[in-house]
Amino acid sequence: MMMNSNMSEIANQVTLLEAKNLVKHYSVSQGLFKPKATARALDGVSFTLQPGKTLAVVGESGCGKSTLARQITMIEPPTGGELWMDGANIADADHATLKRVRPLVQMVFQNPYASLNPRKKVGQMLEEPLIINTALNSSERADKARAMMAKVGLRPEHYGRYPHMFSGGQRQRVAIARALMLDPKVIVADEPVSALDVSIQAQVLNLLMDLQQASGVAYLFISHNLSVVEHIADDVLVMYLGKTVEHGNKQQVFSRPLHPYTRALLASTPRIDPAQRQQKMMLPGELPSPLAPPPGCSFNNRCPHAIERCRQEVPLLREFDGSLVACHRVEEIQ
Ligand SMILES: Nc1ncnc2c1ncn2[C@@H]1O[C@H](COP(=O)(O)OP(=O)(O)OP(=O)(O)O)[C@@H](O)[C@H]1O
Repeated sequence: MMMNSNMSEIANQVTLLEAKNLVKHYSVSQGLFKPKATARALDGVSFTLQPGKTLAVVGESGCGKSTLARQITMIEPPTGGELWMDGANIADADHATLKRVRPLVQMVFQNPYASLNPRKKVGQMLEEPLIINTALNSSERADKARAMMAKVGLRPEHYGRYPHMFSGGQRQRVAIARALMLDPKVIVADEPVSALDVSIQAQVLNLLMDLQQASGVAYLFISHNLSVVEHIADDVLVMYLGKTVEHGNKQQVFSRPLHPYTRALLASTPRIDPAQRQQKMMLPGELPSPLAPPPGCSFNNRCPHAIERCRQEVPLLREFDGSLVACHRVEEIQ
């Protein structure tokens, strides 16, 4: 069947970015006379990002969220797997391809106090990506920077101000504006509101959602805060020790979490809606080291449902009830 150009454009847009079995291992020194160990920071993670959608990645500190962000933003190359964007596998791309694809993925960091250069005026910071990546002249760049300030709710006449003259929420707006200057297709937002006052968090989240609606940008939204994720996500990927343990749409994951780890995470998060509150179940123990993950299911030493099989056999990620879940006992524990 022939597709008209509009249809083929839509078909091409369905997936912006695809991670296939992405792996990042680090070689870690254990001392002078000991062999190096391997930290499996990211151990075979797969997902797709669609235009105008938000995939939230959640999990405890140390589960590999920032490592994943560094692969997606092409800050460092993965050890294995594929990362497809704009027709190229950027996990295995040459310099010219990386140069072309890198501007399509931008990042917003957690701390707007640390991520903005205190010696640069806001306008200057916003113009910087345009100098490197476009042929615009200085007055065109300044116009674009001022227009972007207005878009993110900052006053364009504050173009010449320094970061310290803005509040925390305004600084994060500057960081978001800078990330948007090159019209990226994907923004990786690593805990973008967790350094802000609670009263400001909702404003910045709503701004991100409005900008997404207007531009169709996709977000990979990294957070340990499930209330924030519930507000902004379309899909949720739960990570444990570098692996995906559950991946599904937000409604499903929040209303009927399948994996014991997802349940424990949700139960230890304060929920606003009393109907959604579950019996408090704190996560026992600590996340094991990625240098020595437990055999079998890596959650087995903290799981209330673990049996011998869980201590021996690694559970595969498989479809169950519309989500993907990696648990041997998922059928029995519902
Ligand atoms: N460059 C590195 N060398 C060795 N190990 C690393 C390196 N970067 C990360 N790791 C290890 O990989 C694991 C995952 O780290 P990562 O920072 O991705 O987790 P995280 O979920 O983002 O945690 P946080 O929320 O605290 O940033 C950790 O055990 C960490 O010590």
